[in-house]
Amino acid sequence: MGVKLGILGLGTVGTGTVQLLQDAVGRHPLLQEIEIYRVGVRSLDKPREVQLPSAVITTDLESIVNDPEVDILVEVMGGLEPARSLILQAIKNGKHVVTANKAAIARFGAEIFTAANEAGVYVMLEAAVGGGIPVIQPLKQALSVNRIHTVTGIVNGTTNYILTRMQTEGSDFSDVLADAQRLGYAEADPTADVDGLDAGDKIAILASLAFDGRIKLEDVYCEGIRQVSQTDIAYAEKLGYVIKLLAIANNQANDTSKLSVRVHPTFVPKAHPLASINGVYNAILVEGEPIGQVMFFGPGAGAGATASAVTSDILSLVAALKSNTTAPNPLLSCRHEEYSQIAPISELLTRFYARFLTKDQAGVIGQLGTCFGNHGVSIESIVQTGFQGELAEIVVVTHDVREGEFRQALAEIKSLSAIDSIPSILRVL
Ligand SMILES: NC(=O)C1=CN([C@@H]2O[C@H](COP(=O)(O)OP(=O)(O)OC[C@H]3O[C@@H](n4cnc5c(N)ncnc54)[C@H](OP(=O)(O)O)[C@@H]3O)[C@@H](O)[C@H]2O)C=CC1
Ligand SMILES: N[C@@H](CC=O)C(=O)O
Ligand code: NA
Repeated sequence: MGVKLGILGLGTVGTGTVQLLQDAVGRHPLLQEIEIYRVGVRSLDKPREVQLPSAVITTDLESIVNDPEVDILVEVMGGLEPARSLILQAIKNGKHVVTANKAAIARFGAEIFTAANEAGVYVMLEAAVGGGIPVIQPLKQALSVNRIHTVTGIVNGTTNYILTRMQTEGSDFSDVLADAQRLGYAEADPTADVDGLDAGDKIAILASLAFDGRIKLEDVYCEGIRQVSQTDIAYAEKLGYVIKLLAIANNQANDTSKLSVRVHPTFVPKAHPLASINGVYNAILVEGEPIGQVMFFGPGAGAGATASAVTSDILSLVAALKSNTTAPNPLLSCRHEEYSQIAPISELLTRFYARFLTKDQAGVIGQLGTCFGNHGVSIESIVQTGFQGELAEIVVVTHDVREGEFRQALAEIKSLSAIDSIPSILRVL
């Protein structure tokens, strides 16, 4: 007897998944045992790129999660509600779940995984982080014997695509965003991509797996790429860096009982392995003991790549359903229940790049140095290379400093009469 799927959503990811399942020859033989039994959409009239019997497609999503014939629910509709309620209802009905929905998992993961453990079903989410890159399963299985201390990722395809084209072609932010939307990379509301929120959801999920504790999303610091300008891209290039939106989770340097979990555009040294990850590609660098460094690289968004991850999760569940055991597999289920302690961003120890526009007068660099010195901020380099109209442009790169102290120094600097503005402040890896 085949395994019956109920699929919620037939957009970019749903269509890619159906295409993959309908083209099973030459792939894993278990795929041929899967039946696309029901598919839920919003509109029946929309033209579709896949052919399915009309009786399979419905707008009644509740009827899918309540259908006793459905073995596995595949949630690829996105959004918070009704996705959350439908997932919970499917779990209550004893169905395993595959989801690509990082937004729902990052917010409702505790509720969803608790319900799944109680019901004895699995919730699989490989597609939720890094699109097609296998990273969830390695963290849950192959890497789980390591003590991980840092996860650093480029985990949003849309912003990496935008930054890459801004850097290589000097393109305009809004034109490139439109291309990312056309290519199916961006979220329904691309604000989630551009403002770092999608990457925030993803690093919360990665941190919970890597550090074995639940993460409250409100503790994740998120900054997006809106403020990244062509001027900063040019300075980064001159100084030997590229700008990447990084999602980072690590043990806090000065208090290892706490984690630092954050997303922000970052100056990445050109020699760093993440500096060469371009376009829609994602990469996740995991560092731990005893493995050292391991990096996962691949397409982070798009129909085919994400369908690969969704379908591999379906396959794992088909295999679990076919095994004759009812005992839960601890490598598939979620095992942590405690919340990790997250340090506020003010406690972060990092280097900074800051760009100042100042009056063109003698002694400004000295005044900046004095303010930084007053707050224990040590400067790695300070250069005045150009002008913006009448104003001199001064660029500072610091050594490692506690963010709170750096911000105090900036507050003092802002009060100097010679300072016009501080157009950019970016962290340096
Ligand atoms: N696109 C990507 O590259 C990736 C996406 N994801 C995640 O996958 C999920 C799906 O994304 P994507 O495929 O891009 O989204 P799309 O917007 O392309 O597709 C969403 C699908 O869900 C259906 N749908 C949405 N809301 C409802 C509703 N209330 N009732 C009925 N049907 C509904 C839509 O129906 P209709 O077609 O009728 O409008 C559509 O078929 C999201 O959680 C996203 O974050 C994860 C990794 C990569
Ligand atoms: N919008 C997301 C899609 C994949 O998760 C991205 O751009 O990475
Ligand atoms: Na993945």
